Amino acid sequence: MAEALDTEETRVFDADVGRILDIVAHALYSEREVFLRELIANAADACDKRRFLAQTDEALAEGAGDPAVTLVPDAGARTLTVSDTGVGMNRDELIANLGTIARSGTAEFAKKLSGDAAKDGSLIGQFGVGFYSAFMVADEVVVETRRLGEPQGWRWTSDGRGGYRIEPIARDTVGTDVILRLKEDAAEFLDPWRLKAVVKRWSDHLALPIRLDPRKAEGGKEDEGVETINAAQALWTRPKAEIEPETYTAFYRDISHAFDEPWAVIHNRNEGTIEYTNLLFIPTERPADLYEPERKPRLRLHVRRMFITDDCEALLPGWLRFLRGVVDSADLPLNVSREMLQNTPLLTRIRQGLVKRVLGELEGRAKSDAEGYARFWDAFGAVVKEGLYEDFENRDRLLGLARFRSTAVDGWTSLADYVARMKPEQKAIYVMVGDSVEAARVSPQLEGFKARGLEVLLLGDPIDGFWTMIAPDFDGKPIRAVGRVADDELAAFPKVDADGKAAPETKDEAAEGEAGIDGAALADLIGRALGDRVRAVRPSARLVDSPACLAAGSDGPDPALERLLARSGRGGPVRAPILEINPDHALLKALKGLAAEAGEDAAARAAALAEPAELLLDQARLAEGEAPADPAAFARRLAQLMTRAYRA
Ligand SMILES: Nc1ncnc2c1ncn2[C@@H]1O[C@H](COP(=O)(O)OP(=O)(O)OP(=O)(O)O)[C@@H](O)[C@H]1O
Repeated sequence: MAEALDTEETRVFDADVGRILDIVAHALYSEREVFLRELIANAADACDKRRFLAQTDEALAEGAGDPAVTLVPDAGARTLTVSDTGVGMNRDELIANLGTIARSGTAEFAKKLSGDAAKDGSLIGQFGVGFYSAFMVADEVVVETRRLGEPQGWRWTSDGRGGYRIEPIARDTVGTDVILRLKEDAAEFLDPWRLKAVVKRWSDHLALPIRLDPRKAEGGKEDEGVETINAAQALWTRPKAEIEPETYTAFYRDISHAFDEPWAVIHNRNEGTIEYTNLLFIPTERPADLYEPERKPRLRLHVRRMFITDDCEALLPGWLRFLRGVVDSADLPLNVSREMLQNTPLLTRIRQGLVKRVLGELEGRAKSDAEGYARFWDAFGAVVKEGLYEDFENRDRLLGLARFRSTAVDGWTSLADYVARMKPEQKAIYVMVGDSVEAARVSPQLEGFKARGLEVLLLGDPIDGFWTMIAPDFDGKPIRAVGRVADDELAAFPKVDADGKAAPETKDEAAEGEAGIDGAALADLIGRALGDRVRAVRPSARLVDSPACLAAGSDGPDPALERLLARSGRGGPVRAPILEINPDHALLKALKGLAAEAGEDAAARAAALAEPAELLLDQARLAEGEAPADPAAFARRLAQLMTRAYRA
């Protein structure tokens, strides 16, 4: 075996590699300059790996001081070489890395291809098939490499059609040369200007120097110097004015493994008591880990440009965890410990500074770019609202930034706009918390508000039950859940018709005490019939078209929150609900008659209401999107009722 290792050998690609090569070489033709981005990214990774190994093992420190990538176009040989001083590969690594697809399945990659070359180009990086993009421009790719700490060099050669050859070579230096024998129609990549433009576009954000050796290029001269063609400086340390938007985008995508454009870039150098630089990105699209239970922020912390960690919870509050980017401070020690990362006052101050910056940016954008802000709120509003619950210090600013659905307007509305639309005599901001905005919108609890022309904000995110429980004020007005609005507060507003004019009272005075039973007495009888399945039964001004609804008590969480807590296994058992009835509803009037027929005795009257009271409670639950307490019993009662109705 040992002998075979030193000799030339021809091997076939994994089946997956063959397919990828085919796709990459043909489908992505118009964006083929991305091959250079991919090869440079691999070279940069290899340099990082080498630096890391050299730090941890002194024996490997040889030559690690000069990490760089050099592009060598050779017009005579029609080759472009991408050469790096990285960690290199040995024979096994060549076979494993360049002969198989290690990471994700080809089938998935092929499925995601859209036919849009620009989009598909970004997929190449996403699926870890970067190296193979070299075959978009090359008939043959040769990789010459020597692994750090090993004496033997290796050459890997392939035309990208089925297999590759691998052989030992003598090589003085550690690192890798990827030599591309360019296709007929890819001569543009021999032109130094073209190479510079591609590097500027895709790789300018890399701190690693990317050099160009023009001596063998068309018209190149022997005495020409090798020049560095990227900024070769950590992006956040460069002046804002010099950075192109697409360089920011490339950096954002690189560090966050995302493929969208950042919606906002917040880049500042902060001087004063603590010195730090922040380069923060607000994504356009939700990152995949947004709703992970750890709610961990993912900012990268650097100390004087050295990467320290991307797992530092103290750097951002959980409700800003969708931010991506870098914070670099000169005031932390390089060997900063884990404990220190948890609770140094320095980090607390940086966090406060970052939060202020982000809030300021959001406030500015909410004013200047309402459409973009609405999209931002669609994506991240549910997370930002967590701050209403847990960030007391910034609650007022967050209430100003929050947007809501409403019974009065389409799209998002702010609290300030709500307040401007409030009725003169209205004292509170009314909100309805449901399991979703749509569930809230159709809740019977809103009927009395709609009938009085009172606007209600519709909340449907899980977090809404929590922060509304604190009932914060906005602009001096309490935010009040409709379930907690007292009957007389609501009844004080006159009913209005569709045009907002006072509507004639429709209350049927004669029916009020029908059969000698008024609303309160009926509520009492229904309460007796339901026993401990309800906390209370009471008549309500909240209802117009529906016979009954569930209501929140003046204490404890909203019913929607109670249900959420119960579903997630937190919180106590769900308390028995409060049932509110609409004594003016024809059904309730009929029940008064039914009770009266049972005689004068309250117990007999309650017994007569036993079945309809159960149905009333269950249909109130259903209207809130909840299941009846005993679905089988509900179905049975409903079937009996229907039988009677249809037989008659
Ligand atoms: N210049 C290089 N030096 C050392 N190793 C390399 C070099 N180029 C490629 N490799 C190795 O080959 C592997 C495969 O490279 P490829 O570009 O196909 O995917 P990737 O780099 O793993 O994924 P991605 O492109 O998403 O970063 C790399 O992970 C790396 O281990």
